[in-house]
Amino acid sequence: MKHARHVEEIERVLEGNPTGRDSFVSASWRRCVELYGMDPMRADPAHIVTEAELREHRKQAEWMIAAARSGLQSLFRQVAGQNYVLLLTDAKGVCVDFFGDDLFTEDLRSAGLYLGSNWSEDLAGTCGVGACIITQAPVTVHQDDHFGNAHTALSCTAAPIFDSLGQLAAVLDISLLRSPAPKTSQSLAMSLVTTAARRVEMANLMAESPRDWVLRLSSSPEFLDVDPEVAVRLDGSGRVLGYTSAARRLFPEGGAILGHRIDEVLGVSVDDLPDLMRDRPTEERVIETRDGGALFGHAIAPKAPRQALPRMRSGGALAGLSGGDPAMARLLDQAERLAPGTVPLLIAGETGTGKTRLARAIHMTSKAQGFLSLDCAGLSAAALGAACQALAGPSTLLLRRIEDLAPETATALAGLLDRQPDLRPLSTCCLEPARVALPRTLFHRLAGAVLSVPPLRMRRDLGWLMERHLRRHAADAVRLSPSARAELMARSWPGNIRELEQVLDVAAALCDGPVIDLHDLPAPVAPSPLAPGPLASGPLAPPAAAAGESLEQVLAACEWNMARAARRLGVNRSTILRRIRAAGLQPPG
Ligand SMILES: Nc1ncnc2c1ncn2[C@@H]1O[C@H](COP(=O)(O)OP(=O)(O)OP(=O)(O)O)[C@@H](O)[C@H]1O
Repeated sequence: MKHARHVEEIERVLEGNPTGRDSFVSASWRRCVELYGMDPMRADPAHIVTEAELREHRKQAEWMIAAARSGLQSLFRQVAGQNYVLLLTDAKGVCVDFFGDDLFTEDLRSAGLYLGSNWSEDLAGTCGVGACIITQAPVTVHQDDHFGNAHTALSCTAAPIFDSLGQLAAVLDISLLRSPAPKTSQSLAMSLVTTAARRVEMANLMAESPRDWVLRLSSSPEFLDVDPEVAVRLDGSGRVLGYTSAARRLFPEGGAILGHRIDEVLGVSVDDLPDLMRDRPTEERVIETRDGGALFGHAIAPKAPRQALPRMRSGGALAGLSGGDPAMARLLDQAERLAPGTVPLLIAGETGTGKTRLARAIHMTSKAQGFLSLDCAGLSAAALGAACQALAGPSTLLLRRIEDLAPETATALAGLLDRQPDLRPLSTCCLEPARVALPRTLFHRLAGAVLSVPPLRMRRDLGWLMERHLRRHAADAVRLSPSARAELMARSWPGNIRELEQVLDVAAALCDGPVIDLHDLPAPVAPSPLAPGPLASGPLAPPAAAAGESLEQVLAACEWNMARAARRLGVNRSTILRRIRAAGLQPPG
């Protein structure tokens, strides 16, 4: 009787008469008859794939099963004892993971609620998983919403799980063998399954993103850090590399999300992310949305990549100069091999990169006993000769800033090196070696090999350098807050390690407690582009500075990005906003 009424209702739907069913159910019934040629009277057994096929489906979905497992376990614990069964299917509808009560194994198996069952709509008819795959949205297919007679006792609530590129990856289904008649009895199941699917997407995105910024968002400050609603993975320029499906609501409907900059849809850019880290007060982490609303943000900074590095053959002075930066590791390996010989070395690099420190470490690793360090600026031929007379036996002569050597001192130096063959010159320069204006005869007496020290902005061990400096130089175990650390990691450091040390020393002196916070950091200071000296030209020069530019020019150069403009002018964001208002400036277009 019940079956006959079900078949009649299907017929009415096929004739185009509404029967009060959800529209996705009616649409699915029509497909079952018109597209798949199914008969609702037939009670076809569940479709179970072969063991070999199941192995293949599980292999394909391995990463999703791993990401979903703990979410499924905790969901199953929540519904334990209420006869629910949980299925995780792949995007084709094949059940690849399963949680059910062992007491009902046989019942569940015969109802198709088991590993390997295929719940795609074209095989199983209207069902939770199948409808979820077609609509790509959470659905409840309750009792006689099901098309086939075999399933009309079941109630299935299913939610889609998307991968971080927005593709359907899996379906999470929670089903009951027997349920109360009203469909609304499944509202709790719907809420549980959508929450679990969101958490699986979140776990998957986080696992994929150790090298990128992740911005997590929530409409409630209380849940921001523990159970956010949305997450996006961003590259260094703020472009979206991945997202959880709830992020779609931030972007224009139907438009692409991947590759778009986050500041197109939210009042936040990649430069603001340090301000949104967990150590900042939640109520300050407010972000404006496109529609004038607000969300709370939690930014998670990228972790430094791990790389296989050349191994230093010995420890000592050289090994202590790097915390795992690959370019430094290669440089130190070369330095270690060259140190014991007598080849003169020219050490090139921007100011403050550690050329002098490297030269001293090379000397300490060499066989030379005597050591003399001279600044070339203002060095006379007479002073050079007098200083070197004091050296006896194999000695290192460190000539700092060789580009500043006066021509007559250069001539005297060439003669001196000929007369004192035990002297091994180590020279430093802030210019590209090819731009150093020295007589050719002297150049080749100084530059037997060139060692190039990388600028700090190119080094990957910046975090290590910061921590080591604080450990060694700051009192009372001072440490950086995560946002202060992220802010320093994002700076360009034109003054290199020297500038870094000074910033940390100032911050350590200014901070009140044991933690250096964002507001304790001195703003970056850059020399005027007009400042004299080798830095203003030459390929080793750091990026140009902002000195002398008007607020409007700086804003234009920073594409009206407040955080970047603030950093460039050495003030905070609120100062920039205040100045913009005071000057009546408006962003273009
Ligand atoms: N590898 C390093 N680890 C830690 N600190 C370093 C390292 N290299 C340099 N420093 C520190 O950075 C500061 C600048 O280093 P150094 O004087 O060697 O730079 P430089 O390149 O010779 O600078 P300049 O060319 O301006 O004379 C010093 O205080 C030094 O102790």
